[in-house]
Amino acid sequence: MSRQADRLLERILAGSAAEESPVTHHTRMPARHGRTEPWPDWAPAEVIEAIQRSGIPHPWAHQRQAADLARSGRDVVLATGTASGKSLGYQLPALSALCGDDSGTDRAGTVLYLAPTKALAADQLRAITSLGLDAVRAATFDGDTPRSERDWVRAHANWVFTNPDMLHFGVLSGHSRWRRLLRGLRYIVVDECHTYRGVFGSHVALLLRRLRRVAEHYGAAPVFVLASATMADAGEFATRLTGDRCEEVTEDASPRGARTVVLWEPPLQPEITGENGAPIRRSAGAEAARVLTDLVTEGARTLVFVRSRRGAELTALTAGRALAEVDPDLADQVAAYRGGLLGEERRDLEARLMDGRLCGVATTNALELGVDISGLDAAVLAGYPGTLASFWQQAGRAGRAGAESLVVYIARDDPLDTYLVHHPEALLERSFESAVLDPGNPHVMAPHLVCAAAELPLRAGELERFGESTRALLDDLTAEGSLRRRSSGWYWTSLRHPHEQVGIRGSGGEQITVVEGDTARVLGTVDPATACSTVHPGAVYLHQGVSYVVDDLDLERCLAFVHPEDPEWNTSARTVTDITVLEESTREVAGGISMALGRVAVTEQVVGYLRKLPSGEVVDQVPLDLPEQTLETRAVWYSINEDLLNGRAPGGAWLEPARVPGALHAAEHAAIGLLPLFATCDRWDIGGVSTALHADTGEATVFVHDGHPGGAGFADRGYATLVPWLAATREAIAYCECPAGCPSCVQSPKCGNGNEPLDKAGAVAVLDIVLGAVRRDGKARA
Ligand SMILES: Nc1ncnc2c1ncn2[C@@H]1O[C@H](COP(=O)(O)OP(=O)(O)OP(=O)(O)O)[C@@H](O)[C@H]1O
Repeated sequence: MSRQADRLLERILAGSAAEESPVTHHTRMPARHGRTEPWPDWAPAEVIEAIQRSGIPHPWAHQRQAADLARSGRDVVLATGTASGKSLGYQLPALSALCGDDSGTDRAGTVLYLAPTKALAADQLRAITSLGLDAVRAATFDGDTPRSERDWVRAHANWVFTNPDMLHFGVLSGHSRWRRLLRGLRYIVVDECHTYRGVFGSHVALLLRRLRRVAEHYGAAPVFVLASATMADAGEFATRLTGDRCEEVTEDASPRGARTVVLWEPPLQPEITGENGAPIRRSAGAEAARVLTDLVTEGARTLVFVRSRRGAELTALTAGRALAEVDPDLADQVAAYRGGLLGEERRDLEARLMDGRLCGVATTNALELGVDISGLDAAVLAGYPGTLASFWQQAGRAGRAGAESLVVYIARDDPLDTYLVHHPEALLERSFESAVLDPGNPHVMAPHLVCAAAELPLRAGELERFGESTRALLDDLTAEGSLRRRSSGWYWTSLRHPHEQVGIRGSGGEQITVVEGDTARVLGTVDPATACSTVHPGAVYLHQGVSYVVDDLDLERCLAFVHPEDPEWNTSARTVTDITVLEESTREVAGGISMALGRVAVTEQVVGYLRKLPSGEVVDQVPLDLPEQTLETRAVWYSINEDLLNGRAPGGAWLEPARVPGALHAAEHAAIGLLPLFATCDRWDIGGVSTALHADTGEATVFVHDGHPGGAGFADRGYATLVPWLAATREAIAYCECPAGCPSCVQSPKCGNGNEPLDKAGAVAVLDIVLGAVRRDGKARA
């Protein structure tokens, strides 16, 4: 074993007996050579020289292709791997526009850059400023920009770096003050656009339509240049996001070193039991700290991704302590890197890791964007980050051209992680999931139409831009008095801007504001739909990785009061849930199974909460008295004919009636855990209900619904991929070695019912009959 990755792997496995090896799979991905192109003729010499001085001798082929498309006036998305130089794809045309490329327009060109985080926008600004081009007057415009600077930015900047929130609140709401920037707009850069998915993505999609509309009003015809982590159907996604056809560039021509990828399942801990006596695995964080210790001892520069800031700190601390026992000097070689660090601290940490003064860094998943770190020896992922795009974004931090690197993915105790470490093909060979968003959701669209009308009266001829249901929504908004209809269009009638009332990160309805009681500092907002289960009194609330405990939830005033506290437990709400079918949009029947998609009303009441230690051990259950909440959303469901369930029909499950509720409940939990494999959602974005006899279907039914009013496209995606989704669900349950259900298969951390009843074997039987019937009789599906 001569390769570095093999040596590192040998080291991290040294502590485990061969028959107990946590490694479920390992594979080597070969190196790739880079492909360059000459600089384009249209780019001014000073731009090329400045970029060359920054250390880029030639563009990679994909950078040139994206830049050419943008320069020719076509909207384009560049979706290539981590550190593949996506920035140059938009920098080249944008800088050229600012430095007077011969584009035929007489206006002074301007550029607007949008990033999902302030930190990323600041990093990009720094990169542009460091090129030292005189014609470029770049500035950030975000919540931190002092009032005194804002006027300068509006009056002089020709490249503005901002974020969707600021675009909504600070630019579009008073666009006439931005006239100069808007009328010159040549390019709108949407960086890390794969993060705009789900409800937030739908908001951003509508925001971009509003931006294009206002820019056109001032006579500009901006070109959109989007950068994305690798994803399926990037062009289609970008088209949905921007509302206009986008070309895609997806072939990555940057060089890459070889990588060994290892899938790792932590062992069960015989001495600890969790909810209902279930076995529990060693936590992914503890395992990651151990792996980090070994890798640092070997001198391998390593980045560890964990779930929370507390987790990052704990991992660094645990590894630091273990290293101190080996060699006191090594203890200082590890650190935690987390959100909330000042820009300078972050850059210092990045620099120390890159030049080897630091050897190991533990970071939160949230920081994967805009981290200027690549070419490390190893990346350790404690838990699946939710999407393949994020997985490779994180894994891609390891690997220098010409060197071997190691990626270790450690499964958390959860069905999706369990499935993935036992089905390497789903991780390593599957094409990327397409990002889901639904700008047509009326709950999301209505407030944007109001804002759009306030920005400029809406004309009948331009409604198509916003989508099919625009006209009907405008009629509703007019009827309720939000807008006024005149012959020339729809008007906002108040003198005040509606923008402040519209949150672009929530799912409609007034957000619950989370306030630190002692200081009155606002920490963040929570969706009203989920407030009772996330910020009920006694709940542990994490904000940017810092822990708070909720003192009071005032639903009338939409406020939750918290104080900083880091108890040793976390909390999960107990709920009673009911679901009603409001409208069935599609239905298919196959051999005793009905599969449907439609609108539902989910009524939920939080009746208490459970306090649990990080090991999974339950401390106690506390009762609560909170009102019922109803959520109108979309759901996918399947129902099973009674004869098929109890075995009378051929291919039946032979389930005794007493086992049916537990079997359906277990199948529902695992299905929720696995949907994120097919739709870019988190298991917290969706919910489920199962019942042995549902009043609307008249049969045993399992529902999986979106967690946001009106839906975000996840249930629709579940319906479209029902067979592979349920097949993966079945596999995740069947592969888990526990005897009767555990967090790795059918237990859910957010079960409102205390994970009871659950029947693991029954769930496999239910899924077998569903899949069997659909494969036999559902020709279109099988
Ligand atoms: N053509 C090139 N030749 C050599 N180095 C390059 C080239 N293009 C970009 N780089 C370097 O590659 C690194 C990564 O570039 P960049 O940050 O633009 O990548 P990215 O794809 O945006 O990364 P991320 O995946 O983090 O979003 C930078 O240090 C940059 O200077």
